[in-house]
Amino acid sequence: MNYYVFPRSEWATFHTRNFSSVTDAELDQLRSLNDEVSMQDVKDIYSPLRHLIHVKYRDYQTAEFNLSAFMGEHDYNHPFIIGIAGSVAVGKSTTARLLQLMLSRAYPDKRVQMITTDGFLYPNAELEKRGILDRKGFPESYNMDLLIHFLNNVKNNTGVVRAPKYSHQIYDIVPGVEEVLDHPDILIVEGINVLQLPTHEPIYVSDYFDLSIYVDADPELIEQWYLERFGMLLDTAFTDPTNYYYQYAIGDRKVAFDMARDVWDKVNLVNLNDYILPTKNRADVILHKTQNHVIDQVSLRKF
Ligand SMILES: Nc1ncnc2c1ncn2[C@@H]1O[C@H](COP(=O)(O)OP(=O)(O)O)[C@@H](O)[C@H]1O
Ligand SMILES: CC(C)(COP(=O)(O)O)[C@@H](O)C(=O)NCCC(=O)O
Repeated sequence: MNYYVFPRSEWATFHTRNFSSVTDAELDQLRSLNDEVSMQDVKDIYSPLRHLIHVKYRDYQTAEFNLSAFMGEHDYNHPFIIGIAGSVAVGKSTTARLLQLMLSRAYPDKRVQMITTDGFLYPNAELEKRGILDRKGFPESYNMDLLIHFLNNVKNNTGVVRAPKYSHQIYDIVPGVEEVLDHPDILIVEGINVLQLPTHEPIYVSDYFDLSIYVDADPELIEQWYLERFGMLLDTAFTDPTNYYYQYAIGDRKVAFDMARDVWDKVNLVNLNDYILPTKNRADVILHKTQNHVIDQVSLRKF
């Protein structure tokens, strides 16, 4: 009820009016840096989305300036934060990387950085201690308090901010490695939990967002993408005994895929239905994907 819903053909016309389209040279560069995404999607979907972000970013800067003037202060430089939510394996990080690239191109003098909330998962040892190793990705598997404090520090622009780093290869937090954010002007925060309501904390993660995007698709398609990504993980894992999937990679492929299907059914699909999908209608923009990740519809929140 509270969304404008645009078919792809209509959404695709929205950038041409007052913002230049991506050039062929720019497309070539994007293609080499993010070859998963179809260039037709860049033209039809992501260009208008970049334009929308431009409009929102401009409004945000004006509002920040006006509020500072009201308080008689000069410090109005807080980063603009974009949240990207959706299922495991729906393509959040691919979308986030593409937007980071496009926004860096649009604003060469701005720092556009990106972070994934995977880094705020408790390490496996802690999940095991809590008896929730099979609940990785569910709300209780994240250190939400740390995530909120992290966002608060970034938003207040207090200095260099650090976050733990997660690796799909070792299936755990990487010991001793940190993500470093250094005064971003625009920050993209990507993760399955970014639009969830808190269980204990008085503040939502989304309180820090100036724009939120939900990547949506039929769960059967997402399962297919999850299994394709799993196949790619296996292909790289068999040369690396430290890889979490090494034993699966050197073993029978059917056994490995049966295991992955089981994890999808019992963990990621349950998480999608119970905790991720219910957050869809809190997003400002919903990108709906069909076969081969093609976006067929974009919804824009009215109010
Ligand atoms: N636009 C796209 N076109 C083609 N493949 C994509 C696209 N977006 C994501 N993928 C593929 O789908 C899988 C899941 O994407 P990923 O970005 O890792 O998802 P998430 O961050 O939501 O878990 C990956 O194998 C990725 O290469
Ligand atoms: C680390 C994750 C919770 C987050 O997923 P992402 O959005 O990065 O794909 C997920 O990839 C995961 O590990 N889920 C637990 C079940 C599993 O797929 O092994």
